[in-house]
Formats: sequence, C-alpha cells, structure tokens
Amino acid sequence: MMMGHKESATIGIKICGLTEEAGFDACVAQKVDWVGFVFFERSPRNVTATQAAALSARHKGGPQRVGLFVHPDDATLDHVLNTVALDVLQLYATPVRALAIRQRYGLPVWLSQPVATQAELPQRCLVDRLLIEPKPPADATRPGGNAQQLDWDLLAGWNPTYPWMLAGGLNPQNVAQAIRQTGAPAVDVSSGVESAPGIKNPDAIAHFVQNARSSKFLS
Ligand SMILES: O=C(O)c1ccccc1N[C@@H]1O[C@H](COP(=O)(O)O)[C@@H](O)[C@H]1O
Repeated sequence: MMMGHKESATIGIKICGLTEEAGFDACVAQKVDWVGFVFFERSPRNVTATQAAALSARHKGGPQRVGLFVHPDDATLDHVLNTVALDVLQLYATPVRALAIRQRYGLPVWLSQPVATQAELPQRCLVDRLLIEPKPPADATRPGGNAQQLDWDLLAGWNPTYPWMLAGGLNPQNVAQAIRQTGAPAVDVSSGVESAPGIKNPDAIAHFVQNARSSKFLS
C-alpha cells in the first residue's frame, strides 16, 4: 500500500498549565482549541480557582477552558466550578469516579490513560476523550506534566474510533513528528512551551501551534 499524506489542519491543540497573563494571551492570539488550568497543589502550575477566573476573564470566548484535577473530591470540584466557568474536566481518576463526576456536573470529562505497553492502549472510551500519555517516573511528584515523552512506536497500528489526545514531552521541535507518526487528532503540551516551570513562553506557544498545524499524518 502506498504511504499517503493526510492534512492535519484540524489538529486540536491544548496548552495546559496557564498561570500568568502573557501565556494565556498567547493562547488566545494563536486561537488554540483548549487552555488548561491545573488545580493540583503539588504542580508548579497550580492555580487557585480565583486565579483561573481572573485569567479566564481576560478574554470572552476563544479557547475552551479545561480544568485539570487529580483524584478530586466533590468539595474541590464544587468550589472550583462555583468560582470559574469550565468547559471540560480533565481527570486523573478511576473510570468509575470519572463517570460519576461527569453525571454530577454535566460537563464533558477527559480521562488520563497512562500507557507503557501496547496492551495498555484502551479499546474503548467510557467518557468523552482519553489522554494517552506515558506513565510518570517512579520518583515523580505528579502524574503528568513531567516533560516525559511517550514511546510513539507503541501507537503503531492503533486506530481508535473514539476521541483521544496525545500528551507527554511534546514541544515545538517534536510535535509535527509526533502527529505524523501517531496520527493523533489532538495534542496537549505543558512543559515544552515554558521558559521556567509554570511560566509559559509566548514564542514557544506560537511555534508549537504553527508546527502542529502544518504537520501531515502519514496514512
Ligand atoms: O502540568 C502539570 O503540572 C500536571 C500536573 C498533574 C497532572 C498532570 C499535569 N499535566 C498534564 O500532563 C500533560 C503532559 O505534560 P508535559 O507536556 O509532558 O509537561 C500536560 O499537557 C497536562 O495535561
């Protein structure tokens, strides 16, 4: 079979871990699809609900606002959602808990799916999207946002019919290759577009977006 090129002009782009105005404004200017706010105290990107609301208020419309939570209880979710309007909940949780949260809040839920082997690639998705990312290093203090790249070869021949997103160790230099090699319909980045942990670099965001949008998937 001949190798073809499929345009990936509609690649979905999420920039995660916004903490400050310049980074947020760059995401708006680049018209990314989603911006992520991390509500996890052990992350250098942690924001309070009030901080996220202030950033979000800088621009009406634009990227969807994604709230990232690690095994959140209802009180945490209630507090955040009463303070800042979110469009999507991105969770590190069991599938059962993720479904309960989806039902309670009536918002789309994305679930992290860490993988280390092909056998761990999920055949089905019980929520609205799966984030395929590497397992964190044994000494990691957080389950994601570690600038650790997934072995993209694991995804060879894997063609899920449900929405998914590639995350882990992406940056402006490797995102086009990541899309070409994996066929990811959407990509998520945090560390790879930062000048320091928690501080986004507007130029890196622009390069990431440009390179992602100009990439082509080898079909
Ligand atoms: O970004 C964080 O600090 C974080 C903390 C806890 C869980 C997940 C986190 N980030 C998520 O991980 C991906 C990949 O990060 P990176 O690009 O490798 O740094 C990121 O996009 C977030 O969705």
